[in-house]
Amino acid sequence: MGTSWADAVENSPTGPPGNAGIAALKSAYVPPHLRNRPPASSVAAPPSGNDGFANARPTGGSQWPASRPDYGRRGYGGGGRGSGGWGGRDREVNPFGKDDAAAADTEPAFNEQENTGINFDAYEDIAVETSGQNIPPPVTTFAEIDLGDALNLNIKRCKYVKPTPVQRYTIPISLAGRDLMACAQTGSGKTAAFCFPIISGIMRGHIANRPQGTRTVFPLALILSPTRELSVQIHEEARKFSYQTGVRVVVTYGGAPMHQQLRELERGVDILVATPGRLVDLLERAKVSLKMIRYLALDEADRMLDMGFEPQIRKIVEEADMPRPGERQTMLFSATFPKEIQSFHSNRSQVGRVGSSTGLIVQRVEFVREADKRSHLMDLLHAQRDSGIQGKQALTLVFVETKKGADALEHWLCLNEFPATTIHGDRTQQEREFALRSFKSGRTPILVATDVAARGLDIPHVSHVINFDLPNDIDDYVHRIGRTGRAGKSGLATAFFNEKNMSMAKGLGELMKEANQEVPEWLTRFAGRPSYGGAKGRHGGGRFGGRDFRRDSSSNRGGSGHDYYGGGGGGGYGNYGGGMGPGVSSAWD
Ligand SMILES: Nc1ncnc2c1ncn2[C@@H]1O[C@H](COP(=O)(O)OP(=O)(O)OP(=O)(O)O)[C@@H](O)[C@H]1O
Repeated sequence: MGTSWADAVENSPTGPPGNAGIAALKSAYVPPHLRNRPPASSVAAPPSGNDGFANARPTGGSQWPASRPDYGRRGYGGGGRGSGGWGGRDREVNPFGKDDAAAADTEPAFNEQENTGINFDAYEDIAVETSGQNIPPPVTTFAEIDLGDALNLNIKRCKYVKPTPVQRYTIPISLAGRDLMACAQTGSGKTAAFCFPIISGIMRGHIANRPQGTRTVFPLALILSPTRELSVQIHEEARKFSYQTGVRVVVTYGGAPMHQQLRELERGVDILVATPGRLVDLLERAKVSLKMIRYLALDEADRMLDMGFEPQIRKIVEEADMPRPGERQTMLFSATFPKEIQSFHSNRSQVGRVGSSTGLIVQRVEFVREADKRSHLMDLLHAQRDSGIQGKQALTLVFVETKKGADALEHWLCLNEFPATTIHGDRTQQEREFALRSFKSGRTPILVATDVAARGLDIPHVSHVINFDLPNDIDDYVHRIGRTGRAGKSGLATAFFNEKNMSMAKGLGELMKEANQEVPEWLTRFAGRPSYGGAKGRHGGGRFGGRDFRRDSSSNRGGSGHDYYGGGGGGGYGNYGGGMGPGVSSAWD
């Protein structure tokens, strides 16, 4: 296992409080090129459990009066191979930990709780459009939605006061059994929006008995996400939402030992959260069957439908034994849906417009030459430190283009006494998880990352996202800056722009304008140059939100989309809704 600043801090008994801690740890710092060598001495045990974060998770049984209306009914009590639910031998770990005890004492009503950022109500202003026929109306409170007692209790435990817009619109649609494609801003609560209906549906559903006596497992719902860390996070969230509902959630992803994940699966699984590669592996080994899938959710759906994931998604959706569209519910969620996907689905549906990057993020773009980037970064970090933000453990996420670049920058930052760690594809999964944990805890308040950390990660207290290297795709920019300004909290995003990024000028300017940000005059000038007007990404440009391509008659309807899902069936899609009746084939499939 490699060691980095983060690892050293993680294993340090005292952590890095102040300069003394930093000085003490300096000798433990190992430059990136020396990592991944066999450790000279024993190091702390790796994180245990499927998600690698189990060490931090408190254990112990529930202190809640159990409210498990479904426990014991068919399909939940078995716990044996091939079945789901919590078995008699398993004790469900309380994912709320200590908070649960405190919450249990008070049992606050929805309106007395708080999990609202300072600008949570800003979401109320977002214009929401839905399309499709006979769409169930949105709700304004969780109490209006019949999610079931056990799930409602968990929503309270999560301290969610009221549903966010994406939840208000999509949950009733999903509960009505309809497929949907939902586009909503980063940090606006999409995870709960697809988890709640799935959990509730499984709790109440009349689901046929799953095959017994086989080592293959038969999950009822599948949630796919593009990165390991995001799958781990969705798993953690889903475990909270499904606590004491009888619904069992398991995660499986690459880079972690297969046998541990298999053991978890064999204990029973209702909802399987997975990255596509590992799932394909499990399907090929016949460890998992998708025959019983009733719900399929794709988080970061535009990324999942991207060329990079095409072979795996095709295998999972088309070539495995998953029920056909109409026999299962399909949900696509993301903050961005580029032109191609919109166009492909446009023949039978309309996607309404949704604000794209959130107004909660202050966006700044600065012209910085390549050679000046490090000193400019140093200025920003010093300013933060001086203004006391670092002292309060505010976190800074720095995006770079390459893995080598990430290591080099981390090395340089550490040499300059800025505790930093990295997350990128060349690090082992264990190192990635250590790094993320160290960052989240504030022990290493600077994380240098490639795009592997761009999507979905919900890290509280990230106050500043710095695009040290801008991406080439405006959608990627939207996701990257969305690591701050989440759940109603404000954030800051700074981008270093230079002549290498000219193709981004127009898209960036438009995006900033749309979000009422101050666009520097020089950026507008660059954007005006015909040769730099592109801002094209790998999808050929166009964000869901910035422009509704389905309403653009010139768009290439039904053109170059991903038609390997079976010909683009019909049904209404909405941004926060849309949808189609059960039995109608999904446009996505
Ligand atoms: N109804 C709610 N009330 C308060 N907080 C909420 C509510 N729903 C979700 N949250 C919180 O908002 C944060 C962001 O949610 P989530 O990670 O699901 O966002 P997202 O829309 O999936 O973002 P991204 O596009 O970056 O993936 C989480 O910390 C979550 O716990």
